[in-house]
Amino acid sequence: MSFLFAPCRPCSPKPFQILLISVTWLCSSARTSVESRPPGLTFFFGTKTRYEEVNPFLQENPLLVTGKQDLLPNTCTPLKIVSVIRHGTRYPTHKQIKKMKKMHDLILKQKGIGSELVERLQQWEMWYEDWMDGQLVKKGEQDMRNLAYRLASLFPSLFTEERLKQSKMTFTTSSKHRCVDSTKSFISGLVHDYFRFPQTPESGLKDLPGMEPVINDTLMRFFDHCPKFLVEVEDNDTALHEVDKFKQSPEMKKVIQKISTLLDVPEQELSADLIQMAFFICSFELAIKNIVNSPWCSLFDEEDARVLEYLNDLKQYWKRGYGYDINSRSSCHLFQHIFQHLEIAVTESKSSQQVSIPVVMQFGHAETLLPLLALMGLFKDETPLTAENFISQTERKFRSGHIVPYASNLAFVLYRCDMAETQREKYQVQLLLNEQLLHFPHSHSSLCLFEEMKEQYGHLLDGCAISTECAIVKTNRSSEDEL
Ligand SMILES: O=P(O)(O)O[C@H]1[C@H](OP(=O)(O)O)[C@@H](OP(=O)(O)O)[C@H](O)[C@@H](O)[C@H]1OP(=O)(O)O
Repeated sequence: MSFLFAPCRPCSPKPFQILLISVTWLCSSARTSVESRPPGLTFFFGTKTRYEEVNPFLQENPLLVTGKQDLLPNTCTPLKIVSVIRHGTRYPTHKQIKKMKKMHDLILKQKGIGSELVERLQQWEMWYEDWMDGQLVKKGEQDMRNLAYRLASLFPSLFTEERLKQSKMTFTTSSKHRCVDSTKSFISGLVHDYFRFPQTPESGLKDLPGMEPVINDTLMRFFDHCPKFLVEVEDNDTALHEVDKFKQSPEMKKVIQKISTLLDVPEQELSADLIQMAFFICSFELAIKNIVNSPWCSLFDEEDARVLEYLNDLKQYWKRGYGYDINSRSSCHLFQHIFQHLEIAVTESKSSQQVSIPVVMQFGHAETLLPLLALMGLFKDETPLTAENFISQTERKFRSGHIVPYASNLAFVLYRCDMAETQREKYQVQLLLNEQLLHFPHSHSSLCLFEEMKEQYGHLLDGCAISTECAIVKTNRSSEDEL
C-alpha cells in the first residue's frame, strides 16, 4: 500500500480560526475518502507495524505467493529451509496498557466542550486489559497460518506431506505465549490449510509426530542468557541515553506542543512516552481490529509519525541493533545453529543421503531477529542513529517497521545445483526477508555459494563463543579506585 497523506487534523473551535476551520473543513471533506482508508501513518509504526505494510498485495489476497520467479532455476533443487520468524500480531504489553490508560485518563478529565477530536477520544472505549499482556491476537494466528501456506507454496518440494508425516520438520519457539501460539498456528496452517487435513477436535496435532512446538529460549531468547547484555544494556539505565535525549529534542518538543494544543492539555502533563503511546494505540487499533479511522490516528500527521518512528528505531538500534556490539554478538549461538543446520544438509547431500530435516522453523521476537540481522551486517547505516541526526537519517536503512513487522521472517534456503561447473558452486544459499530476496552485504547478491558463506562468516562460526562474548569481565581496579 502506498501510504496516503495523513488525515486532516480537526481544528479546535477558536473564534479567530473561522477561516482556518472553513479551509480545514474543505480539506477534510476533500480527504473524506482518505479517512475511509488507512491513515497515512501505517508505515511509521516501527515494530508495531502490520506485516501487510511490507507486502501490500497481501491485503487483497493473504495467500498470494509472488516470489517464485526470484528463486533459483529448476536446475537447482531446494534442499533445506531454516527460518527465524517473529510472532504474529499481538496485544500491547501490560507496560504499554498502563500508559494507554494514563493517556486516555488525561483526555477524559478534560471538562467543558472540547474539540470534536477530544470528544471522539473521550467517547473511545479503553478496551485493553492487563491480562492481554502481549498475547497473540486472532489476526496474529491468521498471520501465521497464512505465512505457513505461502512458504509451503513457495517451496513445495520441501514442504511435502510425506515429510510432514515422517516428522522431518522441526518447530522451535521462545517460551513466550505469543511465540508458542504463533508456532501452533503456523503448524495448523500447514496441516489444515495447506495439506488440508481435516480440522476436527480429535485431529489434533498430537496425531502428527514431531508437529509439536519445542521451547528453546537459549536459541530464541538468547539475550536473556547473556550476562554481559543484561548488565551492560538491559539493566543499564544509561544504555538508551540517545533515546532519552531524543525525547527532549526539538523535534519531539514540537510534537508535544502540537498534541498539547489539539487536546488542550498542558504540555507539562504530556511526555514523549505518553504521546508515543497514543501513536501506538493508533497502530494497535489498525493491526488488531483493522480500524482505519481511529481518533488516535487523527492526532498525528506524517511529520509527527516520522519523529515517533525514529524514537522507536532509536530504541531498537541501541537495545537490539548496532548500538552496542554485545547486542549482535549475543546472537552468535543462533547464527551458528542456523549455519550448522545448513552444513549438515550439505554433508548429507554430498554422501547421497536424504536431508534429515529439510524444514526448520524457529519462532521468536523482534529482539531475536534484529541482533541476528546486525550480526550479519544487514541494514547497517554508515552513521549511527543518534538523538542529533534525525534529519540526516531520513533515508536510513535501519527502519524497524520495514524489517521486523509482526510475523516478519528471515529464511536461509539451501540449494543443490547439479549443473554447477565446479564442486564449489554446487551448494548455494538464498536469503529471504519477509518473503523477498535479501542481499548479502558482502556481495550485494541474494545468492551466495555455501563455501563463500562459510568464508564470509567464518569469524562468527569460529570466533564468537557465547561463553566468552557474554562473560562479564571484572575490571582489575582496586576498590579505592572506585571511590
Ligand atoms: O514497548 P513494548 O513493551 O511493546 O516492547 C516489547 C517488545 O515490543 P517491540 O518493542 O518489539 O514492539 C517485545 O518484542 P516482541 O517482538 O515480542 O513484540 C518484547 O518481547 C517485550 O519484552 C518488550 O520489549 P522491551 O524491550 O522489554 O520494551
